[in-house]
Amino acid sequence: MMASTRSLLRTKSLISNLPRFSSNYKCLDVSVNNDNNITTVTLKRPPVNSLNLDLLSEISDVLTDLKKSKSPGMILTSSSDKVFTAGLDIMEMHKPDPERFKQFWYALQDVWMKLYGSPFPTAAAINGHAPAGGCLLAMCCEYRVMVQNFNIGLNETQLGIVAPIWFIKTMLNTISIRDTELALTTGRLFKTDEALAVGLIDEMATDKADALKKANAFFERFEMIPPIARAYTKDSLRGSDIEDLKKNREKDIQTTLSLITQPKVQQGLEFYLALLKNKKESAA
Ligand SMILES: CCCCCCCCCC/C=C/CC(=O)SCCNC(=O)CCNC(=O)[C@H](O)C(C)(C)COP(=O)(O)OP(=O)(O)OC[C@H]1O[C@@H](n2cnc3c(N)ncnc32)[C@H](O)[C@@H]1OP(=O)(O)O
Repeated sequence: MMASTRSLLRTKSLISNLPRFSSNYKCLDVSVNNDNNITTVTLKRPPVNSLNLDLLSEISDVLTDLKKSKSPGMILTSSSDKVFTAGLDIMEMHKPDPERFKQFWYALQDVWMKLYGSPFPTAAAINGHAPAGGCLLAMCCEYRVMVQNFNIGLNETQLGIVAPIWFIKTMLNTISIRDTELALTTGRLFKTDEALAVGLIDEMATDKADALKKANAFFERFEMIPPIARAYTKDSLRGSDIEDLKKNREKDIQTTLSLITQPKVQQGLEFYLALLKNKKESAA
């Protein structure tokens, strides 16, 4: 195809498919890059972007909008200069109200299914720590660029909890079975350079601007690839994991609720919360 025809087609698709975003997001900034029409979704829930029901619901909504508008791609990043996201909001799991917990877990499942299975390409510009649920969101994306000197990993066992099977499958889609087993059983958090060595991230960056530049460059790889061929291929690789959760969705919610409310698990969470608070006190 001639370059001029390509650019005409691109311009036409930009005009007809311009995504329309709600300006009502409280915990997200959503912006579209005029040069390539890639949407950057910035998590903005201080202090640590912990994923509570509100934030998860907004992420779910923005993913629906992007799919509807046939977006050419999305970058996920954070407004914080040291935390991408601290993972699930522990307060949603500590002494939970059962009905609220079910909604919370349902929203998390929604986000996972939409992000892991998105027809459009996705990249994470990881500009801070990404433990547990933060690592999950990053792994759902197809490409990860991470700023140096931060941590990423599924550290659930350190909290006395267990990463659900669909978290595990997401890691297995990213790094080897052997590395997944070692990482999960020990609750390992990888430093940026260690994450690169094991393939948990694809590129390192010096700072957020560099991470965004590298993440934007990832989408150039798809300029000559028909989106439908891309989307079918991604679905062939990831679709069965999503179908498994769809089939077991209710059971997954019930099992998680009954495990999380066990006294031993609650004690573990309390202990972990106290550690987080003490860290602050001993630093002061
Ligand atoms: C045996 C069977 C069990 C089965 C159980 C069922 C299965 C359930 C699966 C559940 C899966 C869960 C996945 C998760 O995501 S769990 C969350 C894991 N997250 C973490 O471990 C991260 C904890 N946070 C940190 O390590 C650090 O905060 C940070 C991200 C490195 C940032 O450090 P920084 O120094 O900048 O900030 P502070 O530590 O001072 O934190 C600022 C305040 O934010 C509060 N905080 C931190 N993380 C969370 C969180 N995840 N949820 C809620 N609140 C959080 C922290 O306490 C500070 O609060 P304060 O200002 O009030 O003191």
